Amino acid sequence: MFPALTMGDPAGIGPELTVEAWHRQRESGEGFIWIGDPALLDGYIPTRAVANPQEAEAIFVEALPVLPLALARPVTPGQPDFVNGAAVIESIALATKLALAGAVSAVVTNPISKQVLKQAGFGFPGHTEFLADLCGVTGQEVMLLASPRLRVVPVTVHVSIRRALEMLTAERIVQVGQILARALRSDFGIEKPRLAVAGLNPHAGEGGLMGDEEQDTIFPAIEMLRAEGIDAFGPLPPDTMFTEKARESYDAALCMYHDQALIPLKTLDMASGVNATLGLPIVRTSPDHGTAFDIAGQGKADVSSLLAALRMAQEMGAHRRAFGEKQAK
Ligand SMILES: NC(=O)c1ccc[n+]([C@@H]2O[C@H](COP(=O)([O-])OP(=O)(O)OC[C@H]3O[C@@H](n4cnc5c(N)ncnc54)[C@H](O)[C@@H]3O)[C@@H](O)[C@H]2O)c1
Ligand SMILES: N[C@H](C(=O)O)[C@H](O)COP(=O)(O)O
Repeated sequence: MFPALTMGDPAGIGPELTVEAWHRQRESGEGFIWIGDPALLDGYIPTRAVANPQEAEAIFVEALPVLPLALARPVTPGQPDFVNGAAVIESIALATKLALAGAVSAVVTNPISKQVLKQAGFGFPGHTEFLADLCGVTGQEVMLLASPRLRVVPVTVHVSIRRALEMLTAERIVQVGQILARALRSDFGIEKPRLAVAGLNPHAGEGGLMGDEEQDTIFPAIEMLRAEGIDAFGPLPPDTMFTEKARESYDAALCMYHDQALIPLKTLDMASGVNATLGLPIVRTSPDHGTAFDIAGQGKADVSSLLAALRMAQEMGAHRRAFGEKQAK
């Protein structure tokens, strides 16, 4: 069974990444079905509309299987148009519906623009929150960024730093830590996951000299996680917990805010990093980058992260099935 690849913002690099991914994956046999407007790919690769995902595997070598949608307006690469937002959203919704129905193995999403979708009336910060809503698990969604050398999870996500500090509670840290530990066991085959928990302040607060969040919020959360048998430790000084040596001591880093997690991940492994949404009843991955409007249509986009996302979706699915079978015994 193939994953469904969504269209993403049609003015971004998603279409050209899709073209390159089809060429690459034809050889490996790890195909996908694309949900988008075939006109975007006309002249680049052969496409074939299918009535349902089951038809995709038989034709993937000859043509990209497509569940067709129609864009409202023609597209100029690099020039996003919120009028096309409805089709972008529909592509995600249909992929999720098919994954929930077991008709596709996973949802892999091409990048969207949060700003453009906001203009189109989209009521969510991005895919992560939208997918949780579609799956009926709002509040359970956790954003993981994973690469061969590092896995990171921000406890607070698409909010301002000021708002992040207000949202940082021991309860939320515990909830995210529980979801992360569970996913590392079920979707990544890590039987006893080790979670390194970042401090918030410089030097992890230096014993309260530079802030008390570590003592009042983060350390109590670590204690609660450990009391449940989850191997969490910290709070660690954020500036030294991502060194090569430090990374050997843990399976994932639990960070306090978006960029505390994403800067080290994208600095280390932008080309092979993958964004995966934990806490969903379906597997969802995405490249770790955005729409790259500044290079769209110029043949400069690197397809590596999308290929890594397609690969990770299949790997996560295989681990989840094996974990479920083991649990059932
Ligand atoms: N998962 C997602 O859908 C996702 C992730 C991040 C950002 N975004 C959205 O993308 C839009 C642009 O965000 P941004 O500019 O902060 O980040 P970006 O990742 O789109 O671009 C940052 C820089 O990296 C380059 N870049 C990105 N991907 C590349 C690739 N595959 N190959 C070569 N170069 C690449 C871009 O050219 C740009 O210079 C925003 O609207 C944001 O909301 C979406
Ligand atoms: N925060 C991620 C990043 O910067 O790469 C990305 O924006 C996640 O967005 P989605 O929730 O749309 O996957």
